[in-house]
Amino acid sequence: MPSPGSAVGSLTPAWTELPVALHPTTLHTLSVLGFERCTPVQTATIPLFLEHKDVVAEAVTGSGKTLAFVIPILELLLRRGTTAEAAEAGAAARRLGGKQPTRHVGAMIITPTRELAKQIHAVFQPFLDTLRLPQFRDDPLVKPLSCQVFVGGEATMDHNLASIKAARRLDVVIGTPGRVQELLARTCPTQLVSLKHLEMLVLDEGDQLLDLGFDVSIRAILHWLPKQRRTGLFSATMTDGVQHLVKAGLRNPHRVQVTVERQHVDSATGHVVASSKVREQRIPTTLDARFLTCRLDEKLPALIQLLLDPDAASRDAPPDPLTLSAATRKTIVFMSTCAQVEHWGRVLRLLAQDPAGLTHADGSPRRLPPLPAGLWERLASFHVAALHGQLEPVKRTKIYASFIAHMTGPAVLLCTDVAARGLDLDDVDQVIQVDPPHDPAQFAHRCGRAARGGRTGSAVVMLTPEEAVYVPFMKNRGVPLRPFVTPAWDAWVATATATATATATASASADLPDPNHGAVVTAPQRPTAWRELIPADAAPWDAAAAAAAEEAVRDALPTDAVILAPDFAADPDPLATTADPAAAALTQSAPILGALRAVVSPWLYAATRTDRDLLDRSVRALVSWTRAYKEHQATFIFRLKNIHVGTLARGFGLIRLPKMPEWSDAALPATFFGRAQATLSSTGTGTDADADANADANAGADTDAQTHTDAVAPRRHGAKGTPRRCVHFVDTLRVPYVDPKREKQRLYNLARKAADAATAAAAAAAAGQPDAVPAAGTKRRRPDAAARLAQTAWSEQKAKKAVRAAKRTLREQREATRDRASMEALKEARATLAAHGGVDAPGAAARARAAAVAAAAQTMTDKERKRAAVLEAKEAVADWKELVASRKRSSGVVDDSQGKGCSFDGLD
Ligand SMILES: Nc1ncnc2c1ncn2[C@@H]1O[C@H](COP(=O)(O)OP(=O)(O)OP(=O)(O)O)[C@@H](O)[C@H]1O
Repeated sequence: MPSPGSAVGSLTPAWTELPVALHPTTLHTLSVLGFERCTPVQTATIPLFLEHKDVVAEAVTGSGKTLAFVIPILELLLRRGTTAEAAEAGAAARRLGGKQPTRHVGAMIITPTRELAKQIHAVFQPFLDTLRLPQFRDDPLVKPLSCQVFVGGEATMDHNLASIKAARRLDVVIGTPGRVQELLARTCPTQLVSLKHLEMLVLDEGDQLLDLGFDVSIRAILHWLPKQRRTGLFSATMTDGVQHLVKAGLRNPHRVQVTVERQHVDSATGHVVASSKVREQRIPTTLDARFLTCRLDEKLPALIQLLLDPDAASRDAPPDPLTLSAATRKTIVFMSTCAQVEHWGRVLRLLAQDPAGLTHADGSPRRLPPLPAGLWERLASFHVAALHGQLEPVKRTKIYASFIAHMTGPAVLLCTDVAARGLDLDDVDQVIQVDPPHDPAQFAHRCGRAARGGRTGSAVVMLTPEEAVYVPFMKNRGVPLRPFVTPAWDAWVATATATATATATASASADLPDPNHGAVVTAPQRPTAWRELIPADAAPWDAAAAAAAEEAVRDALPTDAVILAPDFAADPDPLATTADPAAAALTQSAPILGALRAVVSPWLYAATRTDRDLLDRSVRALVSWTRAYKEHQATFIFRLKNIHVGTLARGFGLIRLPKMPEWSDAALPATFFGRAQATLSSTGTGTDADADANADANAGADTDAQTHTDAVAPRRHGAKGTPRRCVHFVDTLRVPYVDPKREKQRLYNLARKAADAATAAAAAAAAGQPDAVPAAGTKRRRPDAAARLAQTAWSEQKAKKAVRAAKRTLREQREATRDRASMEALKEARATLAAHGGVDAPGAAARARAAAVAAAAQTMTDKERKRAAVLEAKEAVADWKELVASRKRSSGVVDDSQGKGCSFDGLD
């Protein structure tokens, strides 16, 4: 195995050449692992720790920082003799007394994620196993050390306590800040765990520990630790904030910063011609880091291309992608948000399915525009795993393990930054960043999942032309990026798509969607089946037929449900129109993804429109992407106002932007529908005004928001006699689920709503108020607050929260209304009493008052008011009883009816 030392071009010492001697068990394990020499960061830090110094170490990803603290910890624990052993003897004595012995922790490692904690535990394991080998048994320093992981989510605290009690010792604690803090709070006061003899504390990925807001937990942990200890802070990037941690936990720390030396080799002679020290380089030199300029809707095609052809950057001739070997490659793909990871994961899995086997919920074939022949078979060989922080911990562990264990073919892990730090998977060759990270410091960490331990690897980040300034920006931060130039796949895509189309046409005679337009849209449950108005032989964009259809559905479709089928071919090329000269220069190296985009975009659109689940997820993904985009720290590069909304929506398979404040002023560019407009004008069915308006719309494609709104919202602006520009409708409310169970439930809900509306209408008609309830079918759907909130929320968790909040508000509103009604009744009752002169009032009035007050008290939901109303009601009942009794006494007449009902339920 190549040494990470060689990766950075330094001649590093062998383990035995270190200024401090390592224990034979450590040397034995290192030789078994095949690690012959130290890496630079190990060379620098191991002696410092063993000389009782605190260390802040900053070294590029994959440079062996883990062993740089694991080895000193083991050495210190083996050397710590007398004090801890004496403590153990004391503990054993207490055990004899029936009390649990105290475990003396010797070292503690805090990491930001569970996966990283478990990985560090795995690094310890071979060293701990060696301590149990018979050949070292006679060594007086050797003892069976124990190391345990404590992370939130998977095991409960009780499980953790049980596992501590089950083990005889606890020498090393590895964990995430929250769980370790809780653990210490539970075990230190009871003396189950003692930190008195702690030798070393390590904060791995120290800068992130601070960034993620763990600093409170870390300070709480520091509170339990002895001052006399060694502390190490490790990361590939140190931020200013870490200075606070340094102050809090480290004493006169030594700063270790590993420099990267670059060697320039003459390609002709193969000799090193120059050598320059690049102190700030944050990525290993064995990493081929590149940027790929593409539009937002080219990211999916670009991802497909990168997955199928990971070596594209180093090839000159256009390949046949299906003959390329992605064999057992592993790729990690980073995205901004959890919703995006979920969405792209589903899309990739759908792309990898046999199109002939896709069906709707009722079992009928689900036709999608044909993709290049052989593509799905190729993608089907990929294992797709989607990992993000909102998954259940157990599921998250399972998914991660499945990615690690997959050895039988290529695998791709779609993830958020949850997998950006520290994870060491030696067979990851490629990292793709679909979105650049919010925090530029995270960039190097993401890239660093490839090219680890001296191996080679590649990293590609996708940037829009407007974001191209990111390249010099990252260069200044020690991450040089080269352009990604790839041979075009156009010829291959054209041929392979033609083959696929021919096959699909031969196997399915009817209804094959136009690959440019997704599909002709149907609204099967409309009272007027507008689709029937379009002659079967009409071209998809037949203006006259479409105009008739529009007329028919004009009032039937709710505004929210109207969207237009896009013209995928006519979108302007933002690469050609970019105003930024720096970006324009960079576009010259942009890959030509046009052909693949031209088939993938319509496919994605059709797939989204035929699966409600995918539609919901893509809306959520777009919303979350937008919100995340605003949060970029480099705001001067990532500006929402620079986003080309047409390509954004298309990138998510949508042709309409979700309602959200960020896009309230935006509308899809008119040219998104360019071909439809051109058809309308050229067929002569529109008026001259139509043609002019269309020409205007096209001319002002990217600037005139009002024109855009006209184009996308025809119902609002397309009253009779005015130009109409839309030809096809999609009723998003009608998009079905593919899952039969969910579809059945959806249809049932629709039917129930329709039945309720019909019953209400019939009841209103019978009561002689036919206008009170709108007739079924014409009732405009009031947007349901909960559903709306759920749709616009940018993560599933937030969606659930929004729904809960909306329901709570609704309940509170209902209660408030009821309380108001009760108060009204109460007031009326008081007025009645006042009008009739209090207890002297006639019996009927007293009874009415008591009844009203009691009723009000019973329905009241506000506790305070209810208590007051109940008191008042009891008083009223007492008055009434008193009145009845006095009447009986004075008249001598026993009138039973007067006394009846002198009590009301619910007043006790
Ligand atoms: N001395 C060594 N010789 C050879 N390989 C090594 C050596 N030390 C570590 N490695 C290997 O290098 C790889 C990267 O190590 P490690 O995970 O510790 O990197 P890191 O610097 O912590 O990276 P990151 O910053 O991403 O957390 C591992 O696969 C490890 O086994």
